[in-house]
Order: sequence, then structure tokens, then C-alpha cells
Amino acid sequence: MDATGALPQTKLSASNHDFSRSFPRARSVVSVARRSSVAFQQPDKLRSRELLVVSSSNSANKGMAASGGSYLSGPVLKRNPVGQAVFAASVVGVGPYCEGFVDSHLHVTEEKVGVLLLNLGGPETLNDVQPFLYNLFADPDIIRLPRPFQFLQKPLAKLISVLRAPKSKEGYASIGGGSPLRKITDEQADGIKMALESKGLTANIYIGMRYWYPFTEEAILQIKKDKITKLVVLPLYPQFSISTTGSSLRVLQNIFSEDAYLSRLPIAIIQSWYQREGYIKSMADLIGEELQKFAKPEEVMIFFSAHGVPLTYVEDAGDPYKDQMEDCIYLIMQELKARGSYNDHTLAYQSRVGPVQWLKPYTDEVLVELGQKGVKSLLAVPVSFVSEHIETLEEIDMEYKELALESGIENWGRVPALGCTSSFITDLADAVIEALPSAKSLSTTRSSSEEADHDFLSYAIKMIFGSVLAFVLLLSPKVITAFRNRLF
Ligand SMILES: C=CC1=C(C)c2cc3[nH]c(cc4nc(cc5[nH]c(cc1n2)c(C)c5CCC(=O)O)C(CCC(=O)O)=C4C)c(C)c3C=C
Ligand SMILES: [Fe+2]
Repeated sequence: MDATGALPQTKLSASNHDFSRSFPRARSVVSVARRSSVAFQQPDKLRSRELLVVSSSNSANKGMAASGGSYLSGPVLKRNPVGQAVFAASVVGVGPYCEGFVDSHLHVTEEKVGVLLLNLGGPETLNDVQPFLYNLFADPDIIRLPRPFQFLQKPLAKLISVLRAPKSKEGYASIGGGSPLRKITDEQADGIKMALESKGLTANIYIGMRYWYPFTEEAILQIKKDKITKLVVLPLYPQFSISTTGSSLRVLQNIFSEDAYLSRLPIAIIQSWYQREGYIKSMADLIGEELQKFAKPEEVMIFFSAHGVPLTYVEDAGDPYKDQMEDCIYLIMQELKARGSYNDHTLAYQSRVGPVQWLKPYTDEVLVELGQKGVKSLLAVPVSFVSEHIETLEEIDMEYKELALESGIENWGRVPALGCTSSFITDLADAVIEALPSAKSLSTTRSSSEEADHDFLSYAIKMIFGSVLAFVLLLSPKVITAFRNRLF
């Protein structure tokens, strides 16, 4: 932290615009996870047999990689010559309950599984608001300056954070003086730990926030101290966006690539999980419950409101966020239909910041339109985030509700964020267990560096054109006025 309370930025790599390319294996994690929803091999049966341990030889690992991470054709099982000392329940290689392995010299080593939950973080007091905003705006995945202007990132972050702080503070003051995010994430972490334990996996759970305590950097230090031997990274965002999961993964990439221990640590990254059955069903449960609170549930318009991103993220940078969001809504609506609910629904994007265009339609505009069209009952569903936070508690519950009622909507409801809903937490635990066998160290994924170099060239060309455009735009008085109106 510097004097402003801001987190020192980690060094950026040349491939910083697209972390997922540097982790080509990570892309397949979700699909592997889905394919391998085959149950876990019954640990109890194995417990009663002779002890089995896995050879951690490279050939076994290669076999696993070649098979797309499927643990059924993965590591070679061996009888353990030093069995008595090993973990009786070890089912490594036939299931995800990785508890122990034998290294190439037949030393018994304990597998220590870690789960790193990535989240945004939020100011805990009103004094935290400005430094929190500084950290957010200093993130090159939040304000994407063309490369030649990146030296302006921190001064700009300082300026915007100072100017925006009063408005943000008002918002945080109205929800009790700070963000509830840390408390809720702590509870989710405890829930996941317990759910994993009930499924036979003991794991340390770490929380890594991007913009406030406990910072991702702190979590990684702890992971090192604890000598974790396998790590699953689980962002608490159902859908992937460059601005959220992408940004957090880039922090990880920067730290991991410069640390010998971390670059060898087998790691599985769950990049998005909105399509998991457990998540979709949990969302449908919550929506179904709230619908029942209306006098005529079938007449209620289901209004999905997602956090927006600037349009350029999707159109120029290839952010999959919009596609994933639409897919997510489709899956939730399918689930509701399967349960006999055929409500109308719509999706809009909220919380835009700054003078640029964001994903449309905008939540506030759609609410007004719906009211004018005669919609009388509306159920707001926050869908891009799984905890209550300022944008549910203040923006939706206060601002949008007021706007909706003013616009002619008479019956308003809001679905709570998933928080610690047990079916949801259980599903996240399942996601961890399913991802574990595909954990692979960063050092073995280095072959992607050539790809990154190539990307860098095309990125540099785009940035040169982008910088000229941005320069012209930044000097335009109209833009400056718009900026002032929107931000401050
Ligand atoms: C999927 C969720 C989120 C996306 C996408 C996202 C993008 C994004 N956000 C900003 C600017 C701000 N976000 C702020 C708070 C905030 N953002 C998210 C989630 C997403 N952001 C959450 C959960 C929170 C709240 C945390 C809390 O304290 O409860 C804020 C601060 C609040 C405010 O002043 O309005 C800003 C600013 C941008 C620019 C962006 C994409 C580029
Ligand atoms: Fe945000």
C-alpha cells in the first residue's frame, strides 16, 4: 500500500490484454468439469481396499493432459509400499479426493489443496471509499488506456477517484456505511469449506479481492506459506468479463509467472460457471420463491439486471460477457419453463460509469419504457454477481425501485443474491472437485508464449490507432463535459 492506501500495481506482462491465452488449458476446465460430472468414485469402497496412491510421474501427468484432463484416464495407480503411513482414504487418480501422492523417490508427500476465491472487494468504511476507487480505476482492465498513455493510469485514477468519492460515499452511507462484500465472501468461503469436507475433501479456502482487503496478493502469500500443492481458482463471478475475472486472473498471472514455487504449482482455473446446473437451479429456486409473493405470479415481468461493461470490451476486445449473460438468462428461463413458469422476461445492464457507451439496453431506460407500456408487476433479478452489494442494495432497491414506481409499475419485487444458499454453495464445491484433476502448473503451459508474442504485435497496432483516437476524444470539450456530468 502507498500513502493513499492504494495497492501497488503488479508488473504487467506483454500479454496482459488476454490472460486466458496464457492459460490455454484453463479454457477447457469448465468443459472438462461439465463432461466429468460423472460421480466421484465411492471413496468408502476404496477405503476398505488396500491403500492406493498415485505416482506423480510426468508421464502420468502427460497422460492426463492428453486425455483432456479426464481423471479416469489420468494418473497411474500403484500399490503403496509404505502404505500404513499414507492416507487411508486416498483415491487420487480415480477421483478428485486428492490427499496424498508418492514422489519419484517414493517419499510420501501430503497433498494440500487450496481453493482461491476471487472477488472484487469493497470499502468497509466511508474512509475506504476513495482509496478503493483508486485501486479500481488504476486497474488497466477497468480503464483501458492505449499503451502510449498508460503512464497516465495512476494520475487519472487518482483524479477520478477523488472526484467520484463523494457520490460513492453517499451510496455506501445509504447501505450502512460500507460494502457487505467481505462478510458475505467470508461466509461463502466457510460454506464451501464445509461442503467440500462433507464430500471428503479437506481444503484451505483463500479469499483474494481485487480492489480491497483481503487483497489477492495477500492470499497468494498465505498460499505459499501454507505450502499448498494444488490450487483451484474460483472467481465468484458466474460469467467471465475482462473487467472482473480477467482482471483478477491477470494479477495471478503476473505473480505466478515470477515465482518459482507458484509457477510449478498445479492450478485449475474455473473461468466461468454460469452454465452449471446447480447455479441455474438455485437461481430458478430464488426466482420461483419471489414470484409467489405477487398476487398474480404469472403476470410478473422477470427483469434480469446485469452489471454493464463498456461496449468496446465486447465489440473490440472480445469480452464474452454479453454472450455468456444471454446464455445464462436463456438457461434460467428454460429451467423456469420446465417448472411451469412462462413469464415474460427481459435483460438490461446497470451501473454505467463514465462518458463511453456501455452495453445496452440500460436498466433505467428499460424500466421507464416498461412502465410506459403498461407493465404493472416486475421482479428484478441481479444476475452478474452472487452477493448483495452496493448495486443491489442501493441502485436496484432504492434508485431503480423508485424509478419503476414513478414510471407506472405498481408491484415491485427483487430476487436476493445467492449468497450462502446451500444448493449454490454445494454446487460451487462440486465445481472445485470436478476441476481439481485438471490442475496443471503454469510452467508447463509456457508454450503459449509464442502465441502471446504474436498477440502483442496485433495489440500494439490496435493501440497506436486507439491512442490517436483517445487523444482526440480526450481533448474534446464535449467529452470533458459529459465526463464531468456522469462521473462526478
Ligand atoms: C460482474 C460484475 C461487475 C462488472 C462486469 C463490473 C465492471 C465494472 N465496474 C466498474 C466501476 C465500478 N464498479 C463498482 C462497484 C462494483 N462493481 C461490481 C461488479 C462488477 N463491476 C460490484 C460487485 C461492485 C460493488 C462492490 C461493493 O462495494 O459492494 C464501483 C464502485 C461503486 C460506485 O462508485 O458506483 C465502480 C466505480 C467499471 C468501470 C466496470 C467495467 C469496466
Ligand atoms: Fe463494477
